[in-house]
Amino acid sequence: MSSVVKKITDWVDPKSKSGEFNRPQSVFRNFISKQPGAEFPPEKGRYHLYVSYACPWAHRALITRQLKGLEDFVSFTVVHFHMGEKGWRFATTEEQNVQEHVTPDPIHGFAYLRDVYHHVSPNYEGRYTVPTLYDKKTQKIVNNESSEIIRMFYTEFDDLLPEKYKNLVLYPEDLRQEIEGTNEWTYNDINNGVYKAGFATSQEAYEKNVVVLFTALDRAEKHLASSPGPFYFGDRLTEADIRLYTTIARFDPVYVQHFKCNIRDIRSGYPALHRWLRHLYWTIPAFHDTTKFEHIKLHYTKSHTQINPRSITPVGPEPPILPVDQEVNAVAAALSGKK
Ligand SMILES: N[C@@H](CCC(=O)N[C@@H](CS)C(=O)NCC(=O)O)C(=O)O
Repeated sequence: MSSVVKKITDWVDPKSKSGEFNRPQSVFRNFISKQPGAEFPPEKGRYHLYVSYACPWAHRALITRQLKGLEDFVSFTVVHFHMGEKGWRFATTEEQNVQEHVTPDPIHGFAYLRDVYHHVSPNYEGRYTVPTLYDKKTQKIVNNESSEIIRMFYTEFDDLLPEKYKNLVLYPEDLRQEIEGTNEWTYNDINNGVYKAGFATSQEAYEKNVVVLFTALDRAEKHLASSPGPFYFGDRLTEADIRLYTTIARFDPVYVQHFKCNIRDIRSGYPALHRWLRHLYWTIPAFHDTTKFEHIKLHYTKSHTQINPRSITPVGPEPPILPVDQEVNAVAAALSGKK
């Protein structure tokens, strides 16, 4: 790992020639497992998630936790929306009444998420990211990679869950190949694609990445427009929905203006994605309850001083997500013309 001291908030090294954002690999990669003798077995009340409501990767974990009914197995704490020079911090006792779960660190009473990482691993040199899955019993970090945390949640607690939750299969055998294929480009070009466009520090890097992003959005739109819905793969809610949703929900409120992802927006440029997004948000509590637009808008605009030095948060778009049966005026006019 590099020993060069870099500021946490310098997303791209100011000296970088290419201006390209490269996301580092997560470091803690253990698994909760129901296999006999596993180091981290499924157990009620044993695990804790540190998350941010702003973060799309942490959001995957919160959605999955609720979909699978893991509330009694995995508690969680939400960090303050603002990330400064020392990384994510916990809310103070004065701030904690603002929103449920936005509290001081209930386990150690630490001020920063980085303190949890150093408590577990004093020589840790990686990034202090959310989601962080923590084991209260052994005081270890189990995993800080969202794509793996959600997979553990899909299956490893199943023997302890009521039928309703056990029967929810988010990564079904017969769709695995299709889901993996979709994950590949959705991750590179959309989930991480918005960051690659937004954090770019050269015109070339920005333009290259924003075009790749919109080509992938066109592809997702085409897929959804020609599929029966309401989910990404028809009538089954799967990992593909969870992984795409957390980026699309943030798109109009933040990525369009803050990350300059403005070739089109979702509400006026992508009718099928827009329909799919709103169905998840308005009809499935695990999506609705975990989507906090205030955290989303405030975090990006007030923390990324490299791209928004005055930290001014734009007011729109209002509302951050439209009701299911309402369209922006231009779309409504176009649709009525078609009838
Ligand atoms: N690959 C990781 C990425 C997690 C991540 O980068 N989270 C961001 C918030 S959106 C974070 O905590 N960044 C803090 C930092 O890099 O210092 C995952 O999917 O869990």
